[in-house]
Amino acid sequence: MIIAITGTPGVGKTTVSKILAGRLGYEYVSVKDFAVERGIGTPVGEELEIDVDELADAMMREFAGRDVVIDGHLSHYVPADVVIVLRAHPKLVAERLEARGYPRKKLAENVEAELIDVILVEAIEENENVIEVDTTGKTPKEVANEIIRLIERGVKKRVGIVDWSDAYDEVLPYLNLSEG
Ligand SMILES: Nc1ncnc2c1ncn2[C@@H]1O[C@H](COP(=O)(O)OP(=O)(O)OP(=O)(O)O)[C@@H](O)[C@H]1O
Repeated sequence: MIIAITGTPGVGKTTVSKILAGRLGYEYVSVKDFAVERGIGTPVGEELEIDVDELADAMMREFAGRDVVIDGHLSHYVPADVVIVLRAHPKLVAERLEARGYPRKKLAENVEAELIDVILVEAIEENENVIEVDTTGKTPKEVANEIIRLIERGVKKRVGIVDWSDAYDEVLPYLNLSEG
């Protein structure tokens, strides 16, 4: 089974994916490492611009029929058996990205993306089987356990479980509104 773990940077994909892979005995794959190793993607500044179709093809050639957890904010472009969209309160995302020293503009873009469900919408457009999991106030282990329970119960789709519209005022200082 291929499980894709996606979400805004800072929601905890890597932490949860590694725990999940360990618990299930699945291989762990990072989209970024995979793309770098296979020469998929073009460096643009400090970022790697990845062609998502090329990524999906290469990943399916390599992982079809295998048990793998694919970690990355582009993993929902891979035709996985299930896509898990991790969510976290936008303030948490802001604090984590700030602690990582993200530049102001990049921080604002990602906080806004979490606020308005960008990755969730993309994932739903790409895959029938999308499960949203709110990580807010939970430990990474609890999140991994929740994912395992949902998969074991045969849940295929669960979306619309968070609404960050009330968080808008709280994260306003992080947003780049003046540059719009
Ligand atoms: N419930 C939780 N689930 C996941 N991570 C959590 C949780 N609570 C706290 N954290 C912490 O949040 C941080 C998330 O970092 P992580 O690198 O896993 O995020 P990411 O989504 O993979 O980011 P990126 O896309 O930039 O790689 C870690 O320091 C982790 O310990």
